[in-house]
Amino acid sequence: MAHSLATTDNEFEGATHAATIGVLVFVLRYEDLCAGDSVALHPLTHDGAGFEIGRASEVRPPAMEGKTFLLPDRFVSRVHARVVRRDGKGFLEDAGSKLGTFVRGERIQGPVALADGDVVEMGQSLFVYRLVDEPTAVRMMTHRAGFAFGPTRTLCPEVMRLAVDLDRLARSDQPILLLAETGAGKEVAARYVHDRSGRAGPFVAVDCGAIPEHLVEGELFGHRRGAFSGAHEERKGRIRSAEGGTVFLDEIGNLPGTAQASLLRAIQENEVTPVGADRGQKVDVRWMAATNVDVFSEKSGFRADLRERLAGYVGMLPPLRKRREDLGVLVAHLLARRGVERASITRAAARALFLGDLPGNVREIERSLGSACLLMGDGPIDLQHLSALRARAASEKEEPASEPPGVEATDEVRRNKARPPRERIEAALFRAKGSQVEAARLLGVHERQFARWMDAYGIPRPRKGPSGG
Ligand SMILES: Nc1ncnc2c1ncn2[C@@H]1O[C@H](COP(=O)(O)OP(=O)(O)OP(=O)(O)O)[C@@H](O)[C@H]1O
Repeated sequence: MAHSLATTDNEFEGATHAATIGVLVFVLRYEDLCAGDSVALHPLTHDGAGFEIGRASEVRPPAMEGKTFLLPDRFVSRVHARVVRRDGKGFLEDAGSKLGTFVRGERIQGPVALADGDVVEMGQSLFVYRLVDEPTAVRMMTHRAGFAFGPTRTLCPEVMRLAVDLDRLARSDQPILLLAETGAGKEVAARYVHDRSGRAGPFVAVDCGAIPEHLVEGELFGHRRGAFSGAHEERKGRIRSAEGGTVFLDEIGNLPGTAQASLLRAIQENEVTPVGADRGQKVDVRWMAATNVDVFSEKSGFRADLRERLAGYVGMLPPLRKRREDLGVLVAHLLARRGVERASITRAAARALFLGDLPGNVREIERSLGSACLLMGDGPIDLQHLSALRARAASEKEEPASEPPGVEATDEVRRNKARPPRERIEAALFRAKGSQVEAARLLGVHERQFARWMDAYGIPRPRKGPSGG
């Protein structure tokens, strides 16, 4: 299989391939969030394929040299870990490093089989392991530093696939429906299509969920002068404002039923009838829509005929928690957009920010970094600078949490307050997204006891704030 990894994109089109090739992606270093130097490492194409990861002797961009991926991370040992494929599976093994190798938040002892989406930490560096099929591995190798997508790049196989599809569809007039959670980048994807569409008209985004129900039709289709009291001027409406361009109907799943019927007519006829008018007016627009509501379920109350009209192509943008390999380029991009040229983050804050569920997706990272950059001063971003995460952790604490495997309080810990191994403490902190209070609760001990253990192992303590973590 190694030999068939060609460097063209289309070689394997149409064939079906099992996702069996492991690709470890270097995502970011906590010490330099602005670097944006994420890169996909050698794919594990066949048994015996593998490489080492170690510290670069001088400061320079991370790069593969021979069979070693060299990182400018002073917390990484000269030879830190090895990745190898055996019996069709990717294994990670610590090579006797000083500070250890962590998979899913736990320090590994022997070789560990990696699973799709696994987060790996070494020193102050973060990696993500992805399992892909052969064409995708080819694509990732062709675009090791990421595939151009919107204002940044993507190293996520699913987003690369989406970007390729959108590229191909861009010049057609096929309607496109994007499904994604809030803040995942639906508008970014819609603009990506518009920018490649060759359409000279504008890109007009309408947040269908934000318009009061009684105003929706006027907002979309416009109105005639005198159509209702207060309509002193004729109004074009958003759809006609996009003439020659693209209408992007965001949060379409929240469009009220009456407006759904009018919109269906507009899409079918390419014609809109302003409120108060007796005749429709032709429009030339590209229709795009997005939703985080499952409009394919009957329960959503969304009209099936409208859905069919909009769904010329249905694209899914994965939530950020399923594409953490993109965190490096996204973070660098978001910081550059704010004019930040240097930023670092403590390990506890990085774990809290990057390894949680990220329900607000890219927007959540954007907001958190935005305020953290104003608060951090000259030091690294620390837990105390991540106010939204702290607030959420505090509210989640109210609800009973299920105990994670390997972290739960053992009787021994509870009775004797015996100091658990370092990796257990770190795993608890990881599960608790960096909150000391929550990690202590997971281990069933008082926060002060937990803090003493952290000190004993030299684990840096976040400064205290309202959530105690
Ligand atoms: N691939 C990306 N590259 C750069 N920035 C991105 C990317 N994806 C999202 N963002 C940024 O994250 C923020 C949220 O993105 P966007 O508005 O596209 O999300 P959305 O899914 O449309 O959100 P909502 O559900 O709230 O409408 C924006 O500031 C956007 O610039």
